[in-house]
Amino acid sequence: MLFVIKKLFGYIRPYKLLSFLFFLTLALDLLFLSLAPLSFQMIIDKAIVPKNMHIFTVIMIVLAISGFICVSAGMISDYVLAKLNARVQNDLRQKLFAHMQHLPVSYFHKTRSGELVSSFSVDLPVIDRSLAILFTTGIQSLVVVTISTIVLFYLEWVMALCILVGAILIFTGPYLLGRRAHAVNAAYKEQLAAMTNDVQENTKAQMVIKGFNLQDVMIDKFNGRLKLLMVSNYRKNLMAAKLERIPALCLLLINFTIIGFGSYLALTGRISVGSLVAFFTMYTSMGNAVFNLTFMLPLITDAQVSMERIHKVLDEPSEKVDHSTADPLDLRMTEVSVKNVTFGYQENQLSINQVSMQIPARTKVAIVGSSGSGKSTIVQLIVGFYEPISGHIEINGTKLDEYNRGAFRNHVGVVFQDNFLFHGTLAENIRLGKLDATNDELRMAAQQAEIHDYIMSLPDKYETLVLDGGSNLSGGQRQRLAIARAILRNPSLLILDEATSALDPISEASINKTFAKLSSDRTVITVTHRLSMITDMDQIFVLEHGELVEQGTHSQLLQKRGYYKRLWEKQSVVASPEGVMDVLGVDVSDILHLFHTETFTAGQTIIREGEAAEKFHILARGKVEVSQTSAEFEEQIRLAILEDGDHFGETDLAGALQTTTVTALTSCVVLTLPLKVYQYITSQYSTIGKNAQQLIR
Ligand SMILES: Nc1ncnc2c1ncn2[C@@H]1O[C@H](COP(=O)(O)OP(=O)(O)OP(=O)(O)O)[C@@H](O)[C@H]1O
Repeated sequence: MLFVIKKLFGYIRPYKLLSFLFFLTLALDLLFLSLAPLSFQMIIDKAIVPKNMHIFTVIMIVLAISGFICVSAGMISDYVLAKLNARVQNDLRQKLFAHMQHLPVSYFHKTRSGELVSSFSVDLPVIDRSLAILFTTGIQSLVVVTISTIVLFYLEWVMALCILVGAILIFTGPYLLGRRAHAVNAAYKEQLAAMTNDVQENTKAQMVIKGFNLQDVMIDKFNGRLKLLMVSNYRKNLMAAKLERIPALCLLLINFTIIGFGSYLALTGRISVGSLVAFFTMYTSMGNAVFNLTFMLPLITDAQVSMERIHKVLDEPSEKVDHSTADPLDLRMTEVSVKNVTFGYQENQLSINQVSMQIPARTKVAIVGSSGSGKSTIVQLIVGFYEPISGHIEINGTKLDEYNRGAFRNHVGVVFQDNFLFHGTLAENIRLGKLDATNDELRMAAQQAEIHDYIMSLPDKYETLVLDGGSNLSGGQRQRLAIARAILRNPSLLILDEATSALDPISEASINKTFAKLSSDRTVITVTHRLSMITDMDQIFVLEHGELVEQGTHSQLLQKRGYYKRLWEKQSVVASPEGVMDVLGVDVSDILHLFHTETFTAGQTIIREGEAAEKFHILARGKVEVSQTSAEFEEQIRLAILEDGDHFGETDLAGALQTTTVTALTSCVVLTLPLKVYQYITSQYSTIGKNAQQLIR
């Protein structure tokens, strides 16, 4: 009980004037309520028995004035308390929400979202109710009980002593039940939070549920949850009833004793009739007050559990690290060093093991590796979502934890695989990247992310409303919006974690061109599975089982003939032309045959660093029709390449062809060809030419 009262007073402390006004008006109100029963003694003993009309009139006038003051004070106290309570609720909501924003990502991974939602929807309203009731009925009852006890002792101390003993008995029962009541209440709230979470999860998972026809399974599962909730609800209600029933029984016993004993004292002439009536009236009002107090016991337990739950969240350490010793980040330069970093989400289970990476400013690097190898984890460590167990991350030579996280992240643009869109307009969602962006900046970012045309085709254009988490947009559109958001930010460190995974290969290659352009004056870290998109990276880091197994440029890695090369070969159709045929049923055998891919050893690439972006961005799609013989075709390509002597020598032909890749998807074929090869083909073969022109446009 003390815990609850202390907290409630703590909540109203910032509002000193309102609190003072409240307690003043409440005191006036209470004074009248507590002392009014005494007027019976006065009226009976001083007016009715001596038949004194004058005293009777005076008493009635005093009563009327006091009553008016009391009612007015009561009304003012209601108004002030309503205001106080609204402010306290607002403060707690603000504080809880603001604290949530600064909790580390790890907290949200270990806590079910329903827990937090129920803090707002269940626990805060309980505090609201407890403040409203404890500060009115609670204080009122307590004051009435205290004043009544004093007056009762003044009127007849023997009877008053009986009442006091009874009152102590009334509160003993609930006190003894206190711990059990607390546990039962906490268990109920946990179940309630779990149910909230289940409903939340269920609404998000409707597509999967309906797609897999899991409705009945979900209903059964939810019924299981409801059974647990029902049991704890029953226990909570039973406990609340016990907490109310035990004092009520005690009160009945005291009533019986007082009536009998009081009447006996009046009968034997030891007290006056007026005193007896005043005593009973006083006692009745005290009895009501005691009853009210006992009625409040379940509420106090409830409030204590809710307060503990809320303060448990508030006491969680926030991620903010603001040593402020580091110089502010240079907007245009971000160098990232991962130094011997080891990290695990759980103890004894490392996700990253002794990884070191040096990423100079204004370079573009890729992190690749099989699923679960730790790529996203490295990125999350770089943005400071988690702290390494050992080793550290440095930004421009200063340890990451010496920077203010917020200040650092202001210079970072991140695009994740799943990018959350908020309820609001498309413009609002993009603008989150830079809150003060102009409409022109917004449009340019959307254009670069290739979502502008789509947005303009919508009736409400940039004002189109994004529904729950972006459910009215396709995965690719959501990803483009997230890309626009990151581009708008103009960050010095751009992190792309499977940022284009939801796009078709044509769009992906096209957006990668945008990223390539953007990367000229910033550091770009790309996490991807699609190796064909990162051949021109300055550096590629290859992870496997949380360890850095290889690093280098695409060509260096191919020459190493290690893990990266195996990954490359698995993805590259050049290594397996038949694979494309099988998967697609698209006739690409002619062109693959013409390229004589089997004659070039893998790894004989001639991509020169820095030039790659210009030369290898050509795309063609669809069925390729080739009418020439292979010898003629190869000769034409040879000539075309020779013409561009600066870039390709004759001996490079093999490499040029080797770097030709075909990426297979279920619906199309994408060819990434050397520029001159492409130019030749497009001039000679209309089908490719037409498709490619469309794509480039
Ligand atoms: N929040 C988390 N809690 C516990 N373990 C995690 C968490 N996130 C990732 N892991 C584990 O850490 C390891 C590395 O995961 P990570 O997501 O970094 O891999 P990845 O290489 O990015 O995989 P993918 O390519 O499939 O996205 C995995 O074994 C994964 O199960």
